[in-house]
Amino acid sequence: MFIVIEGIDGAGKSTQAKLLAEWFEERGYEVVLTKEPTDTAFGKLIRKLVLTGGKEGIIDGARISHEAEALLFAADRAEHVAKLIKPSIEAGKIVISDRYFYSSLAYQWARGLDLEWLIDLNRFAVRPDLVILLDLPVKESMKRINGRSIKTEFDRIAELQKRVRENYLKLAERFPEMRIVNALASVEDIHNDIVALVEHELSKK
Ligand SMILES: Nc1ncnc2c1ncn2[C@@H]1O[C@H](COP(=O)(O)OP(=O)(O)OP(=O)(O)O)[C@@H](O)[C@H]1O
Ligand SMILES: Cc1cn([C@H]2C[C@H](O)[C@@H](COP(=O)(O)O)O2)c(=O)[nH]c1=O
Repeated sequence: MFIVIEGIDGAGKSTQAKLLAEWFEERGYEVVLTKEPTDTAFGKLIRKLVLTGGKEGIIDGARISHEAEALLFAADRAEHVAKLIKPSIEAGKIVISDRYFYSSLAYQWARGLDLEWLIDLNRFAVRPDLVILLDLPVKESMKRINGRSIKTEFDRIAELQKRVRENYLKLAERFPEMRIVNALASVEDIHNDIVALVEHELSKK
């Protein structure tokens, strides 16, 4: 089974991915807990060229294009799918990924790229059985990640996150594997909501 956790920055994805992995392990399943961007060479390149704080997106003094960003995320994902996700699913393991191609659709669309182009670019990516969308108002996510961003970037980031949140909610109408979970609740209540969705999915297997 392949499960993805999605949501805006600070929505609680890594917290819930870890709890879900433990839930499966306690029940005897072999679990692969992974994330995007990955820790491979492509992931490191993304962190260096796209996600680096004050010098965000700079190569030789010029910001890289949003198309180049989308292609880097897709290249990282292609390696992720081929080397880890597909082999693990085929070996009967539970794969839990903190972010996947839905992040590219929500974020790179929010940066002005064409949604259909992004969907085509990511068509190689095997579809998960279940995508948990942790939905959280931006005000709350900003509180949770406040310490991480420098003050001058704060408003710009909040504006982007608002567009990303709206995009995720639109994507949930288009992709039937996406399920919305209220991420304003306590860590424990969110975990219980996710487990209910997972148990429903397991009952179909
Ligand atoms: N339900 C919750 N209520 C309050 N705080 C939470 C909740 N879930 C997570 N947090 C806290 O919010 C912060 C962000 O959580 P976490 O790292 O899990 O989010 P994330 O979605 O993985 O973030 P990012 O996308 O930026 O990596 C952490 O300090 C975490 O302890
Ligand atoms: C996979 C993916 C990620 N992003 C963005 C979303 C976040 O702002 C960062 C990753 O940060 P995290 O703390 O490691 O979650 O990257 C993106 O824009 N497009 C993508 O495909």
